[in-house]
Amino acid sequence: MSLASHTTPLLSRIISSSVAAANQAGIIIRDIMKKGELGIVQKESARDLQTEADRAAQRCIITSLNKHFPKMTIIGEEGEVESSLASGQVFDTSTHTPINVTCPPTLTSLSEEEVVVWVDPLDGTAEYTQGLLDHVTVLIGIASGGKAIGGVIHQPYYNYQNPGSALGRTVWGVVGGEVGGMAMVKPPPGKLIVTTTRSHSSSTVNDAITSVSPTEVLRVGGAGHKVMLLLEGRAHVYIFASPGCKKWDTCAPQAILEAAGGVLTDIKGIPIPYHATAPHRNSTGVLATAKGQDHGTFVDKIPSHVKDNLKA
Ligand SMILES: Nc1ncnc2c1ncn2[C@@H]1O[C@H](COP(=O)(O)O)[C@@H](O)[C@H]1OP(=O)(O)O
Ligand SMILES: [Mg+2]
Ligand SMILES: [Mg+2]
Ligand SMILES: [Mg+2]
Repeated sequence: MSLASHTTPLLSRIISSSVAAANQAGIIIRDIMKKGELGIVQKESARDLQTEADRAAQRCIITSLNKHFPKMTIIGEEGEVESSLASGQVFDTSTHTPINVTCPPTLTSLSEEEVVVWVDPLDGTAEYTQGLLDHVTVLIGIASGGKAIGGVIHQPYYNYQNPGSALGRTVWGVVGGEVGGMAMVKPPPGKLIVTTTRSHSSSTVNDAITSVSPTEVLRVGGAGHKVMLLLEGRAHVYIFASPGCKKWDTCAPQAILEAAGGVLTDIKGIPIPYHATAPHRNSTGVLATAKGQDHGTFVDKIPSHVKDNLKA
């Protein structure tokens, strides 16, 4: 079925277009790194940076999705200014081979007006500027009725340390449907591997981790990257008991993780809302578990002082 065909459900067409746009954003991210002119500016704090790659990738994704789906609400991390192009050059996703995305029956009658898209053009900016390139992802999360329903995670540097292998990969998923672009693996039994932040740590972040008695802790960058570790079976649980993550960090990873049988909530086990007027900040943290883990058990183990410290 062609992407242009309007007999293809809207959600399937949005995912297919988002895969193409995320791949193009990945090319932009790699090109800017190759040229070495990162154009770093500080946002809210010294740990909150933006580069030319964040800005250019956002312009590519948002102008492109806007052209194809003009009635959707699209919210990007880098704000309104980076959502429009002066040059008039818009990336046309319909020139790319569409991917076939099966849409569950409950989501086939969505209209564009009901869809909210959360775009993180470059997740793991701190790590990108430090050369930890495999921590970087491009995240496009699709929400409706306040819930994450679909997502795309692109890893522009997947395989970059394996010369000769194809560089980059894109994973997508639909809640209640399927995951495409990777083979999922269950994390190893008899261990408890926790993944968490490497660049935004704090005493409450560490208290939360200690409370679940991990056998190993992987401190890596990016929300997208950490959820990929859950999908790849390299970690059992992702714990971030801090308010720094935003809706564009969690929407796409949550949708893909849930499509794969996992769970992502705030640190108290409460669902994260994704409607257009939801606050951008996930002020009550993030807790995500791979398929087969008991999410509630982890929620129960997080100490009350950590939960009380994170106010909505
Ligand atoms: N304090 C913070 N300020 C800004 N962004 C944050 C903060 N904490 C987390 N984030 C965002 O959440 C992602 C995951 O966090 P961490 O790597 O610390 O676990 C970061 O890569 C960053 O996204 P981004 O790189 O897109 O700005
Ligand atoms: Mg950022
Ligand atoms: Mg991010
Ligand atoms: Mg970002």
